[in-house]
Order: sequence, then structure tokens, then C-alpha cells
Amino acid sequence: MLTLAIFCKVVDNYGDIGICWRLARQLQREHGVAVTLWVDDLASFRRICPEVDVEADEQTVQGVLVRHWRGQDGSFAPGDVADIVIEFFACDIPPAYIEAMAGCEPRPVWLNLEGLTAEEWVEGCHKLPSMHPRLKLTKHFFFPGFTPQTGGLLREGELERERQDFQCDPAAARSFLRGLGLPESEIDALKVSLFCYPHAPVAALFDAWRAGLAPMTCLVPEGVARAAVEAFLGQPGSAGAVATRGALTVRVLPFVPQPDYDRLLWACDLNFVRGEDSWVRAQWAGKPFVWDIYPQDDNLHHKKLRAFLGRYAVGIDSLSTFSLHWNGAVGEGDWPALWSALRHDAARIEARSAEWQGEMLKNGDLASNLLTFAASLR
Ligand SMILES: Cc1cn([C@H]2C[C@H](O)[C@@H](COP(=O)(O)OP(=O)(O)O[C@H]3O[C@@H](C)[C@H](O)[C@@H](O)[C@H]3O)O2)c(=O)[nH]c1=O
Repeated sequence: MLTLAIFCKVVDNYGDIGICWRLARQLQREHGVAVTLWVDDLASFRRICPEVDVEADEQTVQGVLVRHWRGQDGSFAPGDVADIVIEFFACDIPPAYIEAMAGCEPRPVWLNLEGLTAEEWVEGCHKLPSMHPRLKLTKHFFFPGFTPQTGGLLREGELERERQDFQCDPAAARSFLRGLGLPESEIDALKVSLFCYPHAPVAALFDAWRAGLAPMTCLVPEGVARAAVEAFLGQPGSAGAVATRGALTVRVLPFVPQPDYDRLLWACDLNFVRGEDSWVRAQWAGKPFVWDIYPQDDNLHHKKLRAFLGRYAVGIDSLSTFSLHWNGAVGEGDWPALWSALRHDAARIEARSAEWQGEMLKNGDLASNLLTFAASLR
């Protein structure tokens, strides 16, 4: 059986482990690979996968061997090394593991799985080799992306069918939303999910929404946009907290397991997403979305945001303009006007979303592409 190890360092929030866990599960479930996931932060892992035991050094979760990565120490022999070794976001795998890799015959395939960006340069860097300065080992870069010259996007084989089943069955969405505590009136209103970074202009958008004519509900996971949410609610923003002011109801949801987060995206009319993994899930959800990109020094992220909008929002100015304001890439926003323009284009944006999915499907999925590349190196 093919063995594969993923090393994941949680730098911030949930995207690092979110991506590694999704990849690990898919490789195990759909490709029969024996996966070991090394992760340094089990508490973050547990938030997206409640069955994780934060005390366990070693545990099997949904068929994946999860090992608590406690730092750069540890002793490893060649027999401990997997056939394919993935280092996520250049996280520096333990030196002793690298020494053990150099003692393997044949050498394992060593990949550095990079972050997702729509910029063109990734096509030139995808699959590039990098020699170890001292040992006879080569690492290759593997870039996710939006074109056939990249590794594609993470997408489970059953995802599209599951989404279609859910979205074609109104009772399924209703019962899911009821399970999250929504009364019928909120289920029937316009529903927006909100997942963003603390600096997003949430308070200004709430003001625009509460002055609107039609009732709408904003569903926000516990802890997200805490300051603006608590100011609106006038009470602590713990799960279950809810308040209505003007046309807007804000409801705080518990942080849900990863598969339920997909259902939330499928059930809402519009999704605000952030980082990398929720951003990709929103692209597969077939609903309009607004992306809050992970901030980087020197506003490097604004360049990346523009690169994505240039591919995705072709000809849909309302979406580009709203997104640029949401990310602080342009000056002060007139939020009532930005919101009304975005709503006006909702049908067009939804049609673009379907077209985009078709384009992305042609690139294959990241897990399969990664295994094909690894096989070509072995
Ligand atoms: C809101 C919510 C999210 N999730 C999951 C979905 C995703 O897998 C994960 C969130 O990850 P992201 O969307 O990527 O956003 P994020 O901001 O949480 O994560 C990251 O962004 C990366 C770009 C950075 O490199 C990382 O360091 C990391 O900060 O949490 C749930 O499982 N349940 C929930 O209720």
C-alpha cells in the first residue's frame, strides 16, 4: 500500500489544518493511500473535526493516522519514512526525518505543497525541483491553482453530487438550518454567511443591511468579527446569540465540523469567506461569494486579490468593486450603494459561478494531480 506523510504546522487559524485534513482524508478514502498526518496544534484541528482527541500523541481519525508533531526533535529511521512526504507551506519537516529520507532506497517523493494564488507566475514554478544543499535529495514544489498548468483545486469526488442532492432538496436545507437554531422566518429570508478577518468593515455593512427593505439574516460563526457582532447584538457573541435591528437579524452559530460548513455555504444565498480553504469551498458551492484574503506585509495580498478577480469576476464590476472595498484595497466604501449593486447582479454572479466550476473541473482535482505527479517521480 502506498504510504504518504503530511507535515502541517498551524501558523494561524484553521486553514492550514483545514487544507491538510481535507487532503489527507481524500487521499485515504478515494485513493486507498495510508496517510499519516503530523500536526502541531490539535486544538485547532478539533474545532473543525470534533472527534480529534487533543491529548493523544497518536490516533486514527476517519482512517487517517494523526500524530501530534511536537517540534523539530524526534528520531527517525529510513523504515519510518513514507513513500511520499508532503511539507505544507514550507513548514520545515524535522531534520532527523530528512536524514532518514536520505537513507531510503529508493528515495521518497518529497513535495512542498504551496498556497493558492491566481497569479500567473505559479505556472512557471509548479513542479520545479529544489536540490538539498548537502544530501542527495530533491524536493519539488507543488502549487494549487486555477489553470491546467497548476495542481488544480482540492475537490472530493462526491462533492458535486452531494451539493446537487442538497440544493435540489429544499427540505434538506430547511432541516439543516433548523438544526442550527434558525426559526422559519429566518430560513425564508435572504441568508448570508459571514466568515472574515477582524479588520473587515463589518459594522458599516451591518448598517447598510439594517436599513434595507427586505428582511435578511446574517449567520456568523462564533468568534468571527467579534467586535462588530457584539456591538450589533448588545450582548456577548456566544453561539445562539441573536438580535434583529431594522431589516437585519444577526445570529451567531457554533463553529461547525468541516462537512457542515459546506452545507452552510450551500444553504445560504451569499457567502463571505476568507483565507484559502473556505474560499475554495465557496467556489464549489455555486453561490455568489465575497472573499476576504489573508493579509500579508506590504499589501501583497491586494495584488493576489486583483489577480483572482481578474480571472473570476470578468465583466462583473459590482463584484470586483465590492471585493476591493471589503479588503481595503481602495478608499472608503459607500456600503448601501455597493450592496445594492451586488444584489442587482446576483443572478449574473451565480451564472458566472457555474461557468467557473466547469472551467475548474477541467483542471482535475489536486489530490489526483498530486498522486499522478508523485508517480512520475518514482
Ligand atoms: C467557519 C467554519 C470554518 N471551518 C473550516 C473551513 C476551513 O477548512 C477552515 C478555515 O480556513 P480558511 O478558510 O483557509 O481560513 P483561516 O483564516 O481560518 O485560515 C488560514 O488561511 C490561510 C490562507 C493561512 O495560510 C492560514 O495560516 C490560516 O490562517 O475552517 C469549519 O470547519 N467550520 C466552521 O464553522
